[in-house]
Amino acid sequence: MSNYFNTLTLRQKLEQLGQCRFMDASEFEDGVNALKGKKIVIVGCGAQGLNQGLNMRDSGLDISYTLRQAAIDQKRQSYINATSNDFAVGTYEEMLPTADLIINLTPDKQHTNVVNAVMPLMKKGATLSYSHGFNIVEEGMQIRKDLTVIMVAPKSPGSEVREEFKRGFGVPTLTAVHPENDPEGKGWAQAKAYAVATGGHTAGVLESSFVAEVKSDLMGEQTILCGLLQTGAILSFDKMVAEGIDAGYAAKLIQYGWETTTEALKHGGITNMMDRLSNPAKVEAFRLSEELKDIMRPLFQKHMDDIMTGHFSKTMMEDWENDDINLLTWRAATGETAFEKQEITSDEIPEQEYFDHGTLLVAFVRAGVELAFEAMTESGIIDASAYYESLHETPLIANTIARMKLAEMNRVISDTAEYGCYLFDHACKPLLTDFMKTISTNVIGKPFSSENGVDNQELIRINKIIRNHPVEIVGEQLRASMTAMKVIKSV
Ligand SMILES: NC(=O)C1=CN([C@@H]2O[C@H](COP(=O)(O)OP(=O)(O)OC[C@H]3O[C@@H](n4cnc5c(N)ncnc54)[C@H](OP(=O)(O)O)[C@@H]3O)[C@@H](O)[C@H]2O)C=CC1
Ligand SMILES: CC[C@](O)(C(C)=O)C(=O)O
Ligand SMILES: [Mg+2]
Ligand SMILES: [Mg+2]
Repeated sequence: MSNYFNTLTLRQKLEQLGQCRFMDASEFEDGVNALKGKKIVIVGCGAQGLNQGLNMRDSGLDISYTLRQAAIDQKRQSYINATSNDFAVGTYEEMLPTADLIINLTPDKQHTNVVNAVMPLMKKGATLSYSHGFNIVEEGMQIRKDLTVIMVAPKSPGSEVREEFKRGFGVPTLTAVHPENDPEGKGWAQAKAYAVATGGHTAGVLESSFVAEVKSDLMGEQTILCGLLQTGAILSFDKMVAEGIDAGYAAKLIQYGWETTTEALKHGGITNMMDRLSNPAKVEAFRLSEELKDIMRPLFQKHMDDIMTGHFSKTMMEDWENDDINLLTWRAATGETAFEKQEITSDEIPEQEYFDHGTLLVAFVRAGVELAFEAMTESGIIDASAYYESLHETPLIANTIARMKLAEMNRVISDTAEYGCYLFDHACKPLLTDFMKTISTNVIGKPFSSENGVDNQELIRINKIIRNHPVEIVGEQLRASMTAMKVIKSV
């Protein structure tokens, strides 16, 4: 097998990267009908498997699970997840031969093994689905020609796929049909019905390609979504403690600070998030974020380049072959950070205080969202897709940090995302050493105070720059169609 993307001509690469159509609500009028009465079997019952399955069953579809024999025999967590929610569970031999749609929700590392085991048991003309296209695009997996291959990729952690659905909303979802595997022309109808069943159509669905999903998903998760939130959390916490802020307060300010500040981002973009600061603090956050953008731009561009060339996937697959030594070492090191180990104060922090004492957090978010969006769109990824992978998903990841800090984020995201997160974090921290020396509690831990007033002309100029960034332009259009977005209350 060889990297599918690298076998394409430049023209084909650009065509698939640029494939992205925002689907109109009227296109979902058929609801889940294309999958109604079909036997749907999910392989794996982890972060995505369980939560997608729960939503699809609530939407009236026939969902059951297949797990590897050892998971059933040992009653592992995946078995408990499925059976405690009253789903039927069986072996591959019991469940697969009669299935119409098989959804592969095992970790990316396992896809080649799993698909090789599953494929011979699939009936002629069945459909195989993924929620991330790594196996097809980066590993070049070849699928039997009578099978339809689709992708329905929620732009969100599995936990939030369920939480948003329960709130009557959904998460933006990217759909695709593999051009090499659509023998009966039914792929798009099934992908649409599947997106409705998970609730994705209420937030926005893109008709896209496997290639565009993989390259944008890897970029988002490594940089702004997980990598930068991890780096920013650790550096900000360490700085506050070194400057004498109570450690329990500092830990709480970070743990819930990402969630509270990015909740403002979710509803009104960078403009609204920055507007939550006082004018003097906004001017300072803007200055800091411009500096951060200059320092981190080469790193964001390197991640995008390495993802495009296949260098990233090659090195991660080498780690797979090496018993995940880097992933496991980095995971253990994250668990040992002072931020992770610090108990948080039980004192309440009012919602506005997260902004007033978190100028630096806001600067990190603005810099990271804009840099990720810029790197993606410069590489041929369409703005709507880049928006979901940068701005829209950041609050959904921040929700996971609010639950149990970085350990929870790294548990809930895929192993692929976790690997990329650590890779970014380890490269980014040293880059920010000098920058962090210039930071004081004036921008993290305490309210911003300035001896100088605000220059009105400067404020007008800054507001214009923030509001006219392309991520804000596309964001305003996309948010206009998210009619059911719900507010999350801060702690
Ligand atoms: N995590 C997320 O939120 C997101 C994930 N995705 C994608 O969704 C897919 C699933 O990821 P995620 O939900 O994180 O996965 P998890 O690690 O949470 O779950 C994996 C499931 O697969 C099972 N499994 C693991 N190895 C094997 C194997 N060799 N054979 C059969 N079953 C196996 C596990 O059960 P057991 O070990 O008990 O057998 C478990 O039930 C990936 O493609 C990922 O990129 C997409 C969007 C977001
Ligand atoms: C952000 C990480 C992700 O891509 C996701 C939750 O969307 C993943 O792979 O987990
Ligand atoms: Mg993702
Ligand atoms: Mg991912």
